[in-house]
Amino acid sequence: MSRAADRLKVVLNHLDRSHGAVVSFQRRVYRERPAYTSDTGVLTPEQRIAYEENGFILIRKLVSDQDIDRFRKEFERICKREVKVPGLVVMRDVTIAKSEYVEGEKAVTKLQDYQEDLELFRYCTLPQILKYVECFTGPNIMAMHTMLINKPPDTGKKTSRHPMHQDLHYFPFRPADRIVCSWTAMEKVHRGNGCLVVLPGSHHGTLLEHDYPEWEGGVNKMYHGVRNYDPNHPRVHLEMEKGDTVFFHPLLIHGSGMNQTDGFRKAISCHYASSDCYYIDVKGTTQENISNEVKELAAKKYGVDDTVTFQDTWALRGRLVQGDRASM
Ligand SMILES: CCCC(=O)SCCNC(=O)CCNC(=O)[C@H](O)C(C)(C)COP(=O)(O)OP(=O)(O)OC[C@H]1O[C@@H](n2cnc3c(N)ncnc32)[C@H](O)[C@@H]1OP(=O)(O)O
Ligand SMILES: Nc1ncnc2c1ncn2[C@@H]1O[C@H](COP(=O)(O)OP(=O)(O)OP(=O)(O)O)[C@@H](O)[C@H]1O
Ligand SMILES: O=C(O)CCC(=O)C(=O)O
Ligand SMILES: [Fe+2]
Ligand SMILES: [Mg+2]
Repeated sequence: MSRAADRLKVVLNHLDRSHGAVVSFQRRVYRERPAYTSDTGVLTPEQRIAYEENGFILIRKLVSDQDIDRFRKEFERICKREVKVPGLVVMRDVTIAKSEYVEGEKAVTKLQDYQEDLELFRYCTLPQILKYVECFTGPNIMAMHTMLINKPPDTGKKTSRHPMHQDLHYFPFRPADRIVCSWTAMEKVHRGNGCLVVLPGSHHGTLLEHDYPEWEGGVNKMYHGVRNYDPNHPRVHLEMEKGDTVFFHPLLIHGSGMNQTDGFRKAISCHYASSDCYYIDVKGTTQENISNEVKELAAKKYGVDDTVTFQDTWALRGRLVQGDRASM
């Protein structure tokens, strides 16, 4: 047998031994290293190994042009203020927000927390996405964090970049292996318009310290980056066509380069977690800085006091999309 086939056998053995325990991971998570995926007949053995090794997997043409066109239309309606969505955060690029007033979608860098917009939230419930998500989360699935990213042409200050980071920095729930991001290109994304850049295998590491990068031109609110990021780690630029979808682990270090075109590079994403996950207290951890920023913002936005915890802000936004809501 070839070395590759040997390795496949070893990994599959390991995965299958772990499989039965995936659903009840809470009891065993600290006793045994869980596998990153479970066998639901969706991922091929090669795909499971690729995710195990790289921390991401790209599925071509997973979302139809028709669906993406609907998301784009709804995005335009929101930017024109034809619909008002409760809880939605509309984020402008820092250089635009701090200079001239721009109207409509040209001002918007990102929509966050679109869970109350039925048209956009359809993305999070698409059966072909959930079919993959289940391989990572197991059958009880919560949509925890929703975004539509409209990366603007760079203004010359390089603020359209997203610094290299691990999404787990933002999340006060665990275990990390039962969380996955689904990110779908709404048009062709390439190096020129700032596609995702990932450090393959970085999900094997731990959660690193994050802070604002020291960028001369400024940094967008809450765009923390990994401190002491090693620029020599091999990087992969994920060039994708409209509808292509990447699933990635919340410890995978990733970011995106600046948009050097004059178009707005669009992507839609959702972070899913098993509803069997549990909240953690981030006090005294590297996540304390982001948790304080989020609480401050929530206090301003909703006029709530500090009895609303960082965990509460997540429990309020999370939506069950499959199975039963357990501990989330
Ligand atoms: C896995 C997850 C990974 C991530 O989520 S990373 C990205 C996380 N980003 C977020 O969570 C979104 C954060 N942004 C926001 O909440 C809002 O856009 C933000 C910053 C509160 C501004 O919203 P509004 O208050 O509605 O906007 P405004 O125009 O009235 O501005 C108020 C003050 O904020 C400033 N501002 C607006 N957009 C900014 C930006 N992108 N970066 C930095 N500062 C920004 C703006 O200049 C204004 O400041 P000032 O009061 O005039 O001093
Ligand atoms: N000084 C830095 N500190 C942390 N992250 C950075 C830094 N410079 C770039 N990055 C991040 O690295 C990734 C790629 O950056 P960049 O904008 O240089 O694009 P690129 O894909 O390398 O294209 P190019 O080859 O044109 O430079 C992005 O996530 C970006 O935010
Ligand atoms: O679309 C992008 O540029 C990446 C955004 C991202 O990684 C994030 O918001 O967590
Ligand atoms: Fe991210
Ligand atoms: Mg570069």
